[in-house]
Amino acid sequence: MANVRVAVRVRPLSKRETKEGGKIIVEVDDKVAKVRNVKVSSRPESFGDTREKVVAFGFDYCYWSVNPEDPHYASQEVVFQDLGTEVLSGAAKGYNICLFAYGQTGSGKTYTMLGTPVSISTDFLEIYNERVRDLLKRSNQNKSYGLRVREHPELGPYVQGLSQHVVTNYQQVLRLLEEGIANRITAATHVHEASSRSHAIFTIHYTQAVLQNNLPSETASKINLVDLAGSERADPSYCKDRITEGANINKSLVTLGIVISALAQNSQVFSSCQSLSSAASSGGDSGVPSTTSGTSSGGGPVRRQSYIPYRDSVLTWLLKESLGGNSRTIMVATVSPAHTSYSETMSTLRYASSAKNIINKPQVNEDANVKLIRELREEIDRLKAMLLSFELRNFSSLNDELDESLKELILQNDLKVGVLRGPS
Ligand SMILES: Nc1ncnc2c1ncn2[C@@H]1O[C@H](COP(=O)(O)OP(=O)(O)OP(=O)(O)O)[C@@H](O)[C@H]1O
Repeated sequence: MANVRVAVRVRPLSKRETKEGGKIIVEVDDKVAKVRNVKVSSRPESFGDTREKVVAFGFDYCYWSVNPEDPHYASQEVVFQDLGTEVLSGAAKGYNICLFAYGQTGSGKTYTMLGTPVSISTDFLEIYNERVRDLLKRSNQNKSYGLRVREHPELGPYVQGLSQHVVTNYQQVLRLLEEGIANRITAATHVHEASSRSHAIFTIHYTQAVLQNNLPSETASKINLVDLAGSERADPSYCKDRITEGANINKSLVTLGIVISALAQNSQVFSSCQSLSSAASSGGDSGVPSTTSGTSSGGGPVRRQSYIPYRDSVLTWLLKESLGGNSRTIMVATVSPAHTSYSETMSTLRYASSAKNIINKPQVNEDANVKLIRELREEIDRLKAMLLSFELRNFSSLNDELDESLKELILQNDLKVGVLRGPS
C-alpha cells in the first residue's frame, strides 16, 4: 500500500501578473504551502470577518520557484532530484509509476513535467474532446485520431493501435517528446489554445532483464507522465459558453475530481475498517471487507465503499492503475503566486489535499513464470521443513502415510519447477 505523494510548486509571477501589480499570496514553509486571502487580511480586525486570513496545506514536497535569487528557490534540478529519483528508482524496482501535473492554465505543469525521461520504449498520446490522438504517428496523420481505449484483464487499460517507439538513449527520448509536443502545437494553431484544453500522456515502457535465483526474469514497468488541461476547465461556469470542447474537457477533469474524491473517501473507509478490526478482540477475522455496510462490530455505522467511475472519461480510464491501482503515483500541483488567482490556487490545493489520501497498491511487475517458480520453491521449502519436523519428532507409523504424501508433493513441485525452467 502506498499513498499518492503530492508535491506543490509555485512558479514565478508572469509578465502579465507583474504588469497587473500581482501581489504574492502564496508562501512555502518546508512542507507547508500557505495561501493568504488579501481581501480578508487587508481589512482591520474590528470588521469581524470570520473567514481565515491564511490557509495552510501540508504536502510531501513544496517547491518555491518564484525567484531564483531567493535562498529557498527550487530549481528544475531540485524538483527532478526529488521526483525524478522517486520515479526512476520505483521503475527500476519494477513498479508502475505515474507522475501527473495538475493546476490552472499557465501555472507551470508542462514546465515541471518536461525533463525526467529515460529508457526503452515510449508512446505519446493526447486526449482532446474525449478522443485519443497519437502524437507520434508519422504516416497518415488522419489515422492518429480517434484511437480506442481497451482494457487488458491483467495489464489494465491501454490505447489500441498507439505507435510504440524503441529508444536507446536519453537524446532519443527527448526527440520523441519534442516531436509529440510539436504535433500538439501544430494542432493548437488549427484549434485555438488546444494545448491547454487537452491532456497529454507520455509513457515510457521500461523493461529490465535480470537474473533472479539463477533464473532469467523480466520486470516490465511503465512511467506515465501526464500533463493535464488547465484545471479551471473543470468549472462549469468557465465552460458554459464553449459547448462541445468545454463540455468534454470538463468531463475528463470533472470525472478526475470525482474519482480522486471517491478514492480518498474509500481510503478513509479502509483506514477506519482497519482500525476497527485491530481494535476488535483478537481471534476475529482481521480481513478488511471490500464493501461494507450496516453496523460495524465497534457499534458505529460503517460507510459503504464508493463505486469509482473510472470509465466515465477517457482520462480516468487510462489512469485507472495510477489512481488507486498498481502504481506509485506522484501528483504535482502547480500554482500561481498571484492574488488574482486566489480561487484557482485554493481549489488546486484542496484537490491536491484530497489526492493525498488516495491509497494505491503498487506491486513489482514480476514475470508470471518466475513468480510461479518462486511460489513453488517456497512451497517446497515449507513442505521440506514439515517433513523434517515429523522426522525429528520421530512420529509413529501413523505418520508414514503423511510422510509419503509430503514427499510426493515435493517431488511434484520439483517436477513443475523443472518444466517451467525448460531444458537447461
Ligand atoms: N517554475 C517555473 N520557472 C520559470 N518559469 C516557469 C515555471 N513554471 C512555468 N513557467 C513559465 O510559465 C509559462 C506557463 O507555463 P506552462 O506552459 O508550463 O503552463 P501549463 O500549466 O502547462 O499551461 P497549460 O495548461 O496552458 O498547458 C511558461 O512560459 C513557462 O516557461
